[in-house]
Order: sequence, then structure tokens, then C-alpha cells
Amino acid sequence: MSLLEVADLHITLPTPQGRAAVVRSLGFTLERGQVLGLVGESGSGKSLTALALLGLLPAGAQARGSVRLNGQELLGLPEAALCGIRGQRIGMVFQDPMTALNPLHRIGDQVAEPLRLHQKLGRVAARQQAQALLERVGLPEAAQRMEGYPHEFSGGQRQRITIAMALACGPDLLIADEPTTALDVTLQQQILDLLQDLAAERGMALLLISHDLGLIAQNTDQMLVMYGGSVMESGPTAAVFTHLAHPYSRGLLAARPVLGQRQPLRQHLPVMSGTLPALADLPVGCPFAGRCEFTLAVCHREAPSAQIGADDGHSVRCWRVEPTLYAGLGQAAWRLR
Ligand SMILES: Nc1ncnc2c1ncn2[C@@H]1O[C@H](COP(=O)(O)OP(=O)(O)OP(=O)(O)O)[C@@H](O)[C@H]1O
Repeated sequence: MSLLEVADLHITLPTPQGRAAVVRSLGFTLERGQVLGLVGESGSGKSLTALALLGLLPAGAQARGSVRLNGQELLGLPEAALCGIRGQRIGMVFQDPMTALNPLHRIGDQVAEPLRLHQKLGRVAARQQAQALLERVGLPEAAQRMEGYPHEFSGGQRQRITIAMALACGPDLLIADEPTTALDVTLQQQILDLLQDLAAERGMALLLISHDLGLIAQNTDQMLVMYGGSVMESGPTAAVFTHLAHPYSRGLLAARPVLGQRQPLRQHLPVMSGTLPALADLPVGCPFAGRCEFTLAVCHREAPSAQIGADDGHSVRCWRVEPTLYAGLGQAAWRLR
């Protein structure tokens, strides 16, 4: 049994045209100490997936399928039971640390609070543990700075504090949704390294969500590329990047600036034409068909099923990819018709 098992997860939202599917038949497993990346552009369904795992979907949203943590089904659990799981067994780190921190409370008290609430520690013991956590996440002069308020810290330091809060009760799973997007580029990798080190040393699983394919490539063991609520490509990160196959994944990679490579004047980065269709307008066939330059007639009629290549667990949801071929070639082989 894996630590986290998500199977056939569907999420729908109400729209003026009726309920629209925002996440379709999502499935993956995640083991302790492993990092799984969810990548896709804005609106592809990444955050709603994370919120569904936490039982925090917005009003009106409905989820069906299965989300099992250590064998326990989370979908459909009453709010009281979910409250016990959030913070204790699942920790969360979001893009903007200020949304997680209370500006009016000292940071030492904020990190100690879950320890007092969930672990029933006394004030002194909770503060001692809070200090140890703040030291572990690399907050300089943690002992003195526990008395500080959030506005007295830099963005990177605030994110370290929210990580300490998320870790306080020793969760089995940590969900980090765009944890470095609001940070200076020089700090980003430090925070990502910290999250990975913590996952490894605590045997905690990490679900890392980002719109940046390069960031996911460098910091995860497994990855899922999402588009229009469906997984387009997935597998062990090294295998996926060796044979990056789906036209959408390739477009994401091409649209990424390369560090140290200057764009010639007046030459823009390649961009994928078009935009993600509105929820209610997602096509019946492949969600990417309207933007794909390789479409066949079938792409507009029918959604492809996931094709698993060779033995490496790499899977691609595309009518044109020949899985038996691409595994051997170092790049996707396209059917010539
Ligand atoms: N509270 C909500 N009410 C209505 N629609 C929503 C709500 N939250 C998300 N959506 C819609 O659901 C779809 C998926 O959103 P989601 O936030 O999961 O995408 P995402 O991939 O995480 O993008 P981002 O990185 O911008 O958050 C989008 O079309 C979005 O507009």
C-alpha cells in the first residue's frame, strides 16, 4: 500500500451552463520520502486537486473517486475528521506565506500553536519544539526571532516559517502549492532543497505543484503534466524528460527561458498559441486538440486513453504517440498519417 493513493478523481464545479469537470479521472500514488510534481499552466486543475486532498474544495465543488492516505479514504469524511487530518497528517505550504501567517501574532506562538492544539503540549514544551523547527528550516537566530511579527521577516524567511508550521505535527504528506513563485529567484532553489531534504529525513511524501516544468524536472521523483483537468503525460521524472512526448509538455518546455541564454533583440520566447479553453467549453475529444499542431480527426472526437511506454512507467495521453516506438528512440515517434 502506498502512502497516498488517488484513483479516478473527478472534480466538478457549477457553471451557468451546468456542472463542468475541472479534474477528470486523475490517478497517482505517492510513497513516503518521494516527491511528486504536478505541473500545468494556470487553470489546469492543480490547486483544486490539492484542495480536494485536503477536503477544502470551494462551495459548490464536488469530488468523486478515491483519495486514500495510509489506506484511509478521505473523500466524504465529515468535516470534524478532516480537521484532525489537516495539519496533523497532511501539512500545507502555499504560494503566499502571508496568507498562512497571522500578522498580529508573534511567529514563535504561531509555530507553537499546532503543537499545543493537536499534540497537547504545554506552553514551554511547544515553544521549545517550535524553536527547534525554526532552526531546522534555517531561520537565522531562531531563538531571538521567535518574538518577531511576520512583517519583520523577508519573503524567504516567512516561507521558512510556514514550512515550520506545516511540519509541526509531523505530517505524512506535505502539499506545497507554488511554494516559491512569490520568491526571489536566488531563494527558490534553497526552499526547494529544504523541502526535499525534509521529505527524505522525515520519510514524508511531498506533493509539489508548479506551473514551471523546469522546476518540476529538477526537484521531483515522479511527475504529472496536467491540462484542462486531465493528465497528459506522467511517470518517473527522469523517464518523462528523456522521452518528453506530449505536444503540450513539449510546448511548456519550449516556452521556458533558459538561464544564461540571452534572447536576441526583438526575438520573443516561443509561446504556445491559444489559451486554455473555459471550463464549460472543454472539447469532447483531447482537451489540447484546439491548440495542438499535430491533430488528427480523432483528436476532436474522442479523448485518448493513457498509453504506457516500455517498462519505465512513462505514460502519454495522445493519439499520435506510438509508445512501443518512442521508448527506444530518445524522443517521441509520431505516427505518419
Ligand atoms: N472557487 C472557484 N470557483 C469557480 N471556479 C474555480 C474556483 N477555483 C478554481 N476554479 C476554476 O477551476 C479551474 C481549475 O483551477 P485551479 O485553481 O485548480 O487551476 P491551477 O492549475 O491550480 O491554476 P493556478 O496555478 O492559476 O491556481 C479553473 O478554470 C478555475 O477558474
